[in-house]
Amino acid sequence: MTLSHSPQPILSTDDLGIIYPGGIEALRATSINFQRGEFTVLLGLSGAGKSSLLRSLNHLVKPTSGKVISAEFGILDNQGILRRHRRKTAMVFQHHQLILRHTALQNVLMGRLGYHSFWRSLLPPPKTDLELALHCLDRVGLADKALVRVDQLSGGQQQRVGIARALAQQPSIILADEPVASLDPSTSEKILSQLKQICAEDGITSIVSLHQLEYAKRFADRIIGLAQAQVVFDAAPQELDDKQLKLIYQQSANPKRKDKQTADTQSNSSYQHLPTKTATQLEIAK
Ligand SMILES: Nc1ncnc2c1ncn2[C@@H]1O[C@H](COP(=O)(O)OP(=O)(O)OP(=O)(O)O)[C@@H](O)[C@H]1O
Repeated sequence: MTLSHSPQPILSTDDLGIIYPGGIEALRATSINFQRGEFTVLLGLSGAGKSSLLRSLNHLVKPTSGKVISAEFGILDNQGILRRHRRKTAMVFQHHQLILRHTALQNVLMGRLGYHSFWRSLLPPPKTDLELALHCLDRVGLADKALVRVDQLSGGQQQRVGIARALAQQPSIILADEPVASLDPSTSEKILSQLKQICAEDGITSIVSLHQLEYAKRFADRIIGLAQAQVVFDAAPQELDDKQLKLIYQQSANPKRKDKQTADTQSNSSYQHLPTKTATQLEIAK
C-alpha cells in the first residue's frame, strides 16, 4: 500500500503526536516523509486530525511528542530554525486570513514580511517586493485587481489573493488547510487546478487538506487518509478503493472524539462528496 519514494523528503514527521488540553488526541505517533515537489492531499472525516497534522508542520499547532524535521533547516526545535522554516513554508487558509480593508496588492505584500526586519517593514516596500507581488497576482489572474480592496472581491478571488500572498513568500512548501471548503464546485476546481499547476511549475511541495474525495482523486499525487488520529491510507489516488475508503471514513469509538464526528454523520456532510455508491455502502456499513 505504501508508495515507493525517493529517499529525499523535504519535510518529515517522526512519531509526531498531538494531544490537546482536555486529553483529546488529534494525532498519534505519526511518521511521514513528504517528498519534494509532491502534491499531497490529507483526507478524512471531520475531526480525524487533518488540520492538526497540517498545522503542526510549521508548529502553528505545537506537537506534544515527536519531531518535525525540515531537510533544509533541521529539527524544528528552536526559534531560529522555526523562523527560517516558516519563511519558506507558506500557508493558505479556508477563510483566507486576508485584511479585508486592504487592497489585494497590500495583502500579497504581507507575504514578504518574513524577509524584513520589523523596522524595515514600517517603511514603504522595496521596488523588488512590489514587482514580485504584482507578478504573483498576475499568476493567479488578478493583476487587474491589484488596487481593489479585498472586501470587494468574490470568495474565489479572495482565495486567489491568498495563494498569491503565499507565492510572494517564495516558498518551498505550501500548507493549504481546506482551501476550497467555502467555495462553490466550479470555483473550487479552478482554484485547485491553478494551485497544482503553479506548484508544479515552481517545484513547490504542497500539502493540502480536503473534504472532497473527488478533488483528492483528481489533483493529488499522493493521498494520506487519516482516521481517529492515525494514518490509515498512504498511497497514490489510483489505489484508493472502497475498502480503503471504509477505513478512512470509519467512525470513532472514543467518546472524547465523538461529538464532532457524530454531528457530521447526522448531517451526512462527511459523505456528501463521495460517489453515491460508496456513500451508501458506508451508511450500510455503520
Ligand atoms: N484547539 C483545540 N482544542 C481542543 N481540541 C481540538 C482543538 N482543535 C482540534 N481539536 C480536536 O482534535 C481532533 C482533531 O481535530 P482536527 O481539526 O485536526 O480534525 P480535522 O480532520 O481537520 O477536522 P475538520 O475537517 O473538521 O477540520 C478533533 O477531535 C477536534 O475536536
